Amino acid sequence: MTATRGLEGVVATTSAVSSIIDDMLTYRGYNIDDLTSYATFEEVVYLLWHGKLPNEGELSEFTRLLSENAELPKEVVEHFSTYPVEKVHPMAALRTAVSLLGLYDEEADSVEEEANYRKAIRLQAQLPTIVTTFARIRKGLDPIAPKKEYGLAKNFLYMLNGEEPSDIAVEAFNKALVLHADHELNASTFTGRVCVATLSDMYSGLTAAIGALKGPLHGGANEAVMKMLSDIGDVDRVDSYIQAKLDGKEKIMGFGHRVYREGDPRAKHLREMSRKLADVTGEKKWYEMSLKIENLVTSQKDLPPNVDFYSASVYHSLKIDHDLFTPIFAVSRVSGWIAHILEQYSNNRLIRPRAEYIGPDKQAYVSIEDR
Ligand SMILES: CC(=O)SCCNC(=O)CCNC(=O)[C@H](O)C(C)(C)COP(=O)(O)OP(=O)(O)OC[C@H]1O[C@@H](n2cnc3c(N)ncnc32)[C@H](O)[C@@H]1OP(=O)(O)O
Ligand SMILES: O=C([O-])CC(=O)C(=O)O
Repeated sequence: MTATRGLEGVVATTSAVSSIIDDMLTYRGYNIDDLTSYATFEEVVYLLWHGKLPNEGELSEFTRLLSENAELPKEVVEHFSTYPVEKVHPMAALRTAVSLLGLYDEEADSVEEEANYRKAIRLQAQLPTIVTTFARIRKGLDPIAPKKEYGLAKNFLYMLNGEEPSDIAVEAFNKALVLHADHELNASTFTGRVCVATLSDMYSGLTAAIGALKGPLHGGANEAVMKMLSDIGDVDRVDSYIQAKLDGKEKIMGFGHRVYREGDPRAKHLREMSRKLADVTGEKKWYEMSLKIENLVTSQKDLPPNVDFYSASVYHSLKIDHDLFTPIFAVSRVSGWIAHILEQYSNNRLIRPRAEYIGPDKQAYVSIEDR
């Protein structure tokens, strides 16, 4: 038995949810370039869960279900007030709240197909409310209830800030949600699938997935990119800062990918959105710094930007707190996690690989007084 470090190149399951072939990303066979240009996030969630795009009636029923299920049990909201909010990262709050939600769902432990679909709707609807509610409570502000007539992207920004967002903000946020929705067998999705393959419940699978997304080598990279941009602070400082990192063989956050070789096809959409928002806000330095970093890193190393790189300046331009960037990733990715969890249940087999043992051998037991 020989181990493959980080399971690189190992094909661990079949899946019909999304594919990455020759650097092209598709959801259920639809190129993300088309979905990003034309689809709402709700259409994409429906596509991921049902395997087909909804017609008008199906979409309006689906949207109605999502907006009717967005409210949180009052116990979950009250729980936020008990957190040491100034120390709690919103990703930890989200992970805890999703686990807590399971305590108040009578269907939590059922793995029956229809109950799982009802939970899927509730969870997709409630994650945006968790993130925006926590974001307000930690600032001493009252939570804002979602508006039934708003789509998910608009509602998120509305619940966060309490004012109607601009059309360009909604467009940018919707595109970001579409682009983050699914990504084959990434670390958090794999984690969620491993968990439910024991026939554990959906809340456990999603709590595990959120934990995996939180790390800076995965979803946590978007916040780390913003920290890097803030540390650099000015376009003139990009060269010296990045060069020092490259010379010191340090990682540049938002670059590189386990699967893509030529580049992440999502990055160009976020780059363009970052440029547009910079024009609208007039605060161009975040986009300009990002562009300069990209040029420098790609000219010196064969490392194109990934999805996390330009999402940072996009969310910053939307005036979103930096530690909410990764929770926003989860608000979108929960759609993909659920699609994979449902697929796992529908054709389940326990996931249990082997380890190549490299520890000591043939040890003689020594009694405690002789050690
Ligand atoms: C949504 C997402 O999860 S997208 C990924 C988000 N994560 C990041 O942006 C963090 C920065 N990037 C990385 O750490 C990596 O590129 C990962 C984690 C995404 C992929 O990692 P792996 O496939 O395991 O590649 P690994 O870390 O082994 O890197 C291979 C080589 O490229 C280098 N490299 C990879 N990424 C970077 C980077 N961002 N900056 C500088 N060098 C890098 C490594 O140092 C290594 O070089 P070496 O062979 O000379 O030692
Ligand atoms: O696929 C991966 O390894 C990480 C990634 O880009 C994602 O989850 O969107």
